[in-house]
Amino acid sequence: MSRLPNEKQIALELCGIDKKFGAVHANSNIDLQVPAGTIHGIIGENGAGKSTLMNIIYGFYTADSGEIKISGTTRKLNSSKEAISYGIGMVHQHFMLVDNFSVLENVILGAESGGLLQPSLKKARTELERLAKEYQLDVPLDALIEDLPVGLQQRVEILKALYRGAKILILDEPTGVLTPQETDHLFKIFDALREQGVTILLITHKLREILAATDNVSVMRQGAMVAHRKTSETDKEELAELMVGRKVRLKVNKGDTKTEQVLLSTTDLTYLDEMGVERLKKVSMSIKAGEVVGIAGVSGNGQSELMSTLSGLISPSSGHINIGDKQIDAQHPSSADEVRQLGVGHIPEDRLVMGLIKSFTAEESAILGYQNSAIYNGVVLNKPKMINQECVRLMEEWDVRPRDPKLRSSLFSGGNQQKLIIAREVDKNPDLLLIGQPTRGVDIGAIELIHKRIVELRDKGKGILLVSVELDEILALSDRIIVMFDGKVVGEVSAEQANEKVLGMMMANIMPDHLKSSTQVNQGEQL
Ligand SMILES: Nc1ncnc2c1ncn2[C@@H]1O[C@H](COP(=O)(O)OP(=O)(O)OP(=O)(O)O)[C@@H](O)[C@H]1O
Repeated sequence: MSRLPNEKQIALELCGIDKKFGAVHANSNIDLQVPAGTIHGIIGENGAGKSTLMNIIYGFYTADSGEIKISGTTRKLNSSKEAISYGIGMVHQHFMLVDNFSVLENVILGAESGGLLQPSLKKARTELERLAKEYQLDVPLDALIEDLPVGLQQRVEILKALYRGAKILILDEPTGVLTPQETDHLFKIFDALREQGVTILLITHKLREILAATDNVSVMRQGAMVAHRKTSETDKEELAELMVGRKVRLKVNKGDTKTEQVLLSTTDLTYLDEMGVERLKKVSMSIKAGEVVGIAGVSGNGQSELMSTLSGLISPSSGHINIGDKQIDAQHPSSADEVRQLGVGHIPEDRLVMGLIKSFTAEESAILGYQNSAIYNGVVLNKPKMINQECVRLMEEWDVRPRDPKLRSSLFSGGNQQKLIIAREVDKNPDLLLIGQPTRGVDIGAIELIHKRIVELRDKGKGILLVSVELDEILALSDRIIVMFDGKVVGEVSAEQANEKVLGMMMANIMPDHLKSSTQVNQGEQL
């Protein structure tokens, strides 16, 4: 990793930053120094206060007390506009782009006094071409945002910040939505930015990424800054322990649960979207009692549509699904509610859209999907006090913080929202659980808990379908792994046959030689 001559210069300094939201002390007397031209990781448990701190640096929240110095000068940041004027840029977890505008229009929107008029567009095009070349940020400038994959949309956000003169760039969980290839490219962009003296603040739960990409790392716990390390002088185990305050077990032990009882199967399941594009192509698969079936694949290869058809959110176009004695097909569709009543739980991939309702309180979100049943896990749903007590119990068992059933769902940190959804679904003790990206944005201590609970369900004889972009997670939990590519099942391997390399090849639709005879291949597909 190259060091710049100006490394000792401090780009950003925080002194005694403090912020409370009611009773929650989100940031408590935070001190931090970030040398210019370095990549600085910020890690911490869910709810530790990382996003709050970044939002204070970006002028989105105002600290109750404390001081922010940029390149040695104390600055008051009362708005994002002011932060931008001092060279701070931020790429949020959820992009802030106008879908039906071009890349060029998005970049200059709000930055040029000439608005979207020709002279502004021309000037911006020249500048963006220069930035794209300098930082490996190639994006088709005239393409509409809605036509670009997430990886390229993220590059537009970075270009937008650089175009506004950012010298300190904050990225909040930037790799959560990226494919492994897109993540590799993002890290190359980071290197190019650092070479040019840009300072990067990187928030991520993935310790692997902290170790690969950063120069220094700071650890937050319960609102406080508890440790700073040079990345080259620490490791995964130490960082995990600093974050959680105890040793974390990163391996899961599974019991022996061999069984032949099929809980769910699909035959030639096909789904055409509203534009007539075939998103699922004759998918045939099954899930047995007592097994975790992992679905691996680069996102966008039909995994989401498979989960949505199995959970009753969309209907198959042809083929069928069997759950117990019930057959679901185009002529006999089932609603999500009916599928739930067959004993199927669903943890959706997109928690903010499908998992909870942002304006609902935590206790309302904790019964979502089950609100039409008179009784849920022994709780009479028309008794508000019991619903409240039930939510408190779930929060205790799953360590959802803060333990406030009356807090609006949107005000919990991302990881705590996720724990609330998983708690609701797992606690219902479903026969079959469909899980999409269970640990996206979730801290390492909570990952340990979620993995343990998934394996407990499996050991009790339940069936689990796990869709995850994290190969580590697929490998740690699955008994069998199905690989999807272009809407099809292109192969299946047992846990013993699988490793990262094998899955990586299969995900690119290349079958490793030694598996050609032993692997089930969909519809005689030649790989
Ligand atoms: N606008 C708000 N109103 C009330 N409480 C809030 C608000 N924003 C954040 N909080 C609370 O402040 C605490 C810190 O939240 P923050 O989002 O900063 O954590 P985080 O470390 O970024 O977590 P995660 O890794 O889960 O994203 C949490 O308890 C959260 O519920």
